[in-house]
Amino acid sequence: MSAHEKSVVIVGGGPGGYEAALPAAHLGAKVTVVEREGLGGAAVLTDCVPSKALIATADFMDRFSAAERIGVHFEDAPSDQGVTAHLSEINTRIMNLAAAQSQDIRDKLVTAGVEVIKGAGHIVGPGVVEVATGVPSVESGEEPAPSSQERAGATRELTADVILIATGARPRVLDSAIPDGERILTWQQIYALPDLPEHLIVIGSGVTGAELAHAYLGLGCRVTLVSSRERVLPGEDQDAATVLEEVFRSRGMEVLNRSRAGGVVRDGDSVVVSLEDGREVRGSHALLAVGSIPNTQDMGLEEAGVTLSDSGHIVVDRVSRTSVPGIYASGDCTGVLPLASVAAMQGRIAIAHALGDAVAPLNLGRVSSNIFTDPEIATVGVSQADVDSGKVDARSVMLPLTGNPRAKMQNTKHGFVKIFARNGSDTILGGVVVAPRASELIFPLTLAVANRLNVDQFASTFTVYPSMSGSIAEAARQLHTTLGG
Ligand SMILES: Cc1cc2nc3c(=O)[nH]c(=O)nc-3n(C[C@H](O)[C@H](O)[C@H](O)COP(=O)(O)OP(=O)(O)OC[C@H]3O[C@@H](n4cnc5c(N)ncnc54)[C@H](O)[C@@H]3O)c2cc1C
Ligand SMILES: NC(=O)c1ccc[n+]([C@@H]2O[C@H](COP(=O)([O-])OP(=O)(O)OC[C@H]3O[C@@H](n4cnc5c(N)ncnc54)[C@H](O)[C@@H]3O)[C@@H](O)[C@H]2O)c1
Repeated sequence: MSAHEKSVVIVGGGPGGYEAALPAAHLGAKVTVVEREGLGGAAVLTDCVPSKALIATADFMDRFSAAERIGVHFEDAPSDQGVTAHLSEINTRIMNLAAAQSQDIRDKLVTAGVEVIKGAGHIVGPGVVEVATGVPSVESGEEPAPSSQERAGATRELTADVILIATGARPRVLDSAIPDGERILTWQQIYALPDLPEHLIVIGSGVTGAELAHAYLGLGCRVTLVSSRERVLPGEDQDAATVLEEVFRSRGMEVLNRSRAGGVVRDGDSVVVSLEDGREVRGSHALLAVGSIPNTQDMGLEEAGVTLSDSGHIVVDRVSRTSVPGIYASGDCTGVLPLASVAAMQGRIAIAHALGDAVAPLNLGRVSSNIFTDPEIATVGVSQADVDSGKVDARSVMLPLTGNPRAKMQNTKHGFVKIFARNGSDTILGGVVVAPRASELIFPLTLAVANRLNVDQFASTFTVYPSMSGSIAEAARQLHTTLGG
């Protein structure tokens, strides 16, 4: 059967789903996307896009206070420059931006000939998806409400040669800290806040917690970060995490290390976070950032024979196949690496494999990612932990940015570049950039990793003077092996 004769049903319209629908339609398949909330998924509507827009606003505000450090003053302005965040205005802008992006995605899919059905998908068996079209939605405005025929209980059965599950994940909450949407919040509820919290307690110092703690601090909020581990960002490069924690503290954030939250309760207009060691932290709001749960329950997956891991994630191989032929899965519901870029790549790989197009299995060694704090932390390829544990035979050079002329001009005080090169071949295997706009600076290293460039090829490439990328080339130069060295 050629791709033209195949039908594809995708359950979930986030990056793991919609990014797969486009190549599937391009290859000529009949494609249907089933989405219960809104196209773009949590990535666009509540997680990635809104948080990055909030951080962009906070970074913008931060530039006003940074201005006086390079001799720029606002005449007659108070010492804090009088810059104030109007949170409801900021939130409205962010939600409009997310809704517009969701609409753009919908338009793109419809133009490509993809059918979009609003509803919740349930796997009846290989090749059959039942859609409950009368599902209530928490998201509004992006798609037409179900028609009178699509009232609660209405269903539609779809048959498909290929099913792709891309149902994402949702915030994990603690039994002892139930979000109320007012003062005890998940990261998906913060955009309904009318005013800036007086004192926000962020629980969890993974990427989500660190980014949102940074955002609210930048907006002018008092922030306490409750970190259960030795240091913030436990899963990241420890040199980078140390820099960020120092910056957080120097800007007035209270970071509580080795502090595990046991629960959160409301007390009038306050919240009280009790730590497992008996201490209490009182604030005006608490934000739970303690990880995610995959959306894989009660949708017929196990009954259809799809293997789930103990954590509830769908087990997939490197071409996104599940344990059932014809059923593929992509994105956060697989737990492979919860990034929008990886979700999209897994979805595209699934389609290429299912429809007989050329396919290269997923290679996590080439994934670049970024933590949108100030400084940003961008990484690609192997990590320091891989090298330290002996998993990878490599050496590294770490170069602080304090010596970089562009950094001095821009008053950049914190950050470094680090490159890992394989011993013997000198191939660049990975890197870390801690700098403003590290998300942009990581690209040359990503290109080097993807194309197996060695340190000499990298170092002999021209960089602009003065530029931050000059430090990346300099780090590569320092990794040059001298004759006999
Ligand atoms: C706060 C935060 C910030 C982030 N920032 C970034 C970032 O900057 N860069 C980055 O790369 N990643 C970021 N991520 C990670 C990124 O958001 C996820 O990796 C990405 O959303 C995964 O895409 P997905 O398609 O798997 O799932 P989602 O985006 O969660 O989409 C899944 C969709 O499936 C729908 N669905 C679920 N069940 C059903 C069903 N039964 N029937 C129909 N539809 C269903 C849901 O409604 C949802 O719309 C961030 C995550 C968080 C929490
Ligand atoms: N910029 C980005 O690309 C971006 C942004 C956000 C999330 N993400 C993706 O999502 C993934 C998950 O990140 P995350 O931060 O949402 O989850 P996470 O699971 O990585 O971090 C949650 C943290 O909360 C801590 N924790 C759990 N229970 C706690 C408690 N009771 N008290 C205090 N701390 C507690 C955990 O130890 C952990 O460090 C990331 O690894 C990344 O792949 C990416």
